[in-house]
Amino acid sequence: MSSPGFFARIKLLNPSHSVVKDTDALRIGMLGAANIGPPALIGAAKHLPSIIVVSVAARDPVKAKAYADKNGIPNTHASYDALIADPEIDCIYNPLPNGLHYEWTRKALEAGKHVLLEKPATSNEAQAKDLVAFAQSKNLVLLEAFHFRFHPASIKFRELVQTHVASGHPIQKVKAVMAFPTFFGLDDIRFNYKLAGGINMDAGCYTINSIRYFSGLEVESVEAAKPKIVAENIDGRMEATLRLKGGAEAKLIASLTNPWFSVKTYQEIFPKFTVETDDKIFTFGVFVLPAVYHYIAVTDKATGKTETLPKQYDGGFSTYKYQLEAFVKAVKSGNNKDVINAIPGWVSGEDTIANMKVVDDVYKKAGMILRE
Ligand SMILES: NC(=O)C1=CN([C@@H]2O[C@H](COP(=O)(O)OP(=O)(O)OC[C@H]3O[C@@H](n4cnc5c(N)ncnc54)[C@H](OP(=O)(O)O)[C@@H]3O)[C@@H](O)[C@H]2O)C=CC1
Ligand SMILES: O=C1OC[C@@H](O)[C@H](O)[C@H]1O
Repeated sequence: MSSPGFFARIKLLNPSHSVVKDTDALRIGMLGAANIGPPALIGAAKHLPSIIVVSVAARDPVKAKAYADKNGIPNTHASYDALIADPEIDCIYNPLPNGLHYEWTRKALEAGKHVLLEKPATSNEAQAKDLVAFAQSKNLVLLEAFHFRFHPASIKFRELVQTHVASGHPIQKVKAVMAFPTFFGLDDIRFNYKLAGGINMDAGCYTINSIRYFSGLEVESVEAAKPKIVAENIDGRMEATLRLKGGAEAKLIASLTNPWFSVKTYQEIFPKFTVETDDKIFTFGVFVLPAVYHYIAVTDKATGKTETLPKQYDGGFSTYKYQLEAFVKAVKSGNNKDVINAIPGWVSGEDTIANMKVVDDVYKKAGMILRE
């Protein structure tokens, strides 16, 4: 398949035209006129014949209508409740602020809808356990949107690391960095404690998930956690050290408050993931947004030589397109575990719970209160 260039890949995030839809395409509705909706759902669905974004609900119906018109969504609902209750809708996309993930996902599951749920799944581990068990009891698909995992570059990187580990080179160190300058004001949902904000929830949940996913190792304990407090109970930057099962050390840096005028800010500006064994260092540059740009490199520690792998853009599609494709496959399978377990990158319920546990443990170690 051809590999489109940078601008073509950006265009593919939300193409102007949609493919022709299947007659039995899934019908999905959106809770909230969210900023992330166009790339994460609306644009992704335009590539897929098997799913149609049929409606959006917002707290203000006028806002919902304007969002629907702008994004080519045929219907709106007057409230989140009305959207969830609509029998013509099969699944729900929940991109509400973190603190509303649990409540509205539970309501959607109660109504028998499958849910694609934005990260982090819930405010804390206890809520995640309840939600996952509830989805399982209803035989419904619940997918936490760790979109980066579904991209061919992520799949390749994980395979590369795991193959090397399996050949007798256990992981010694891991590091995940997702540290941006101050893109959002302190009035953003990301810094609102009542909405379960905090950087450990936002970029932090990605770093934790990537550590667990690429290493294939669960977290034994959180050894240290250093927050930069930017508002009451709100971390704007978090650095943490984790001990993984088997003894490897993992470090994470998550930030959305790096100063614009600082060299360090630009050293950290591209998300970066590294894995070190006795003999090699594996690097995955821009691991969170590999469709925009990425690089995968392997350095031999003895010789210092670095080999860079060919780019893995495939058709140039976004992480969100691959994620939505996986979600549709899971729903269409009737939540069949054999089908789901064979989907590369799939985020299982157990995975979601384990991730929220580490998020909680980082807050505890940092001496901060959990999100509610
Ligand atoms: N997968 C990814 O790449 C990304 C994921 N995210 C995740 O998606 C979620 C939403 O992020 P983003 O789109 O940036 O958020 P927005 O600021 O766009 O907010 C999303 C929606 O939340 C609704 N909302 C409901 N109650 C409140 C409230 N009390 N205060 C503010 N908003 C409220 C609004 O809905 P209404 O329209 O009804 O008013 C708004 O449209 C987060 O969980 C975030 O972590 C965010 C960015 C990237
Ligand atoms: O992908 C992302 O990057 C920036 C974050 O603030 C956002 O919530 C996250 O999902």
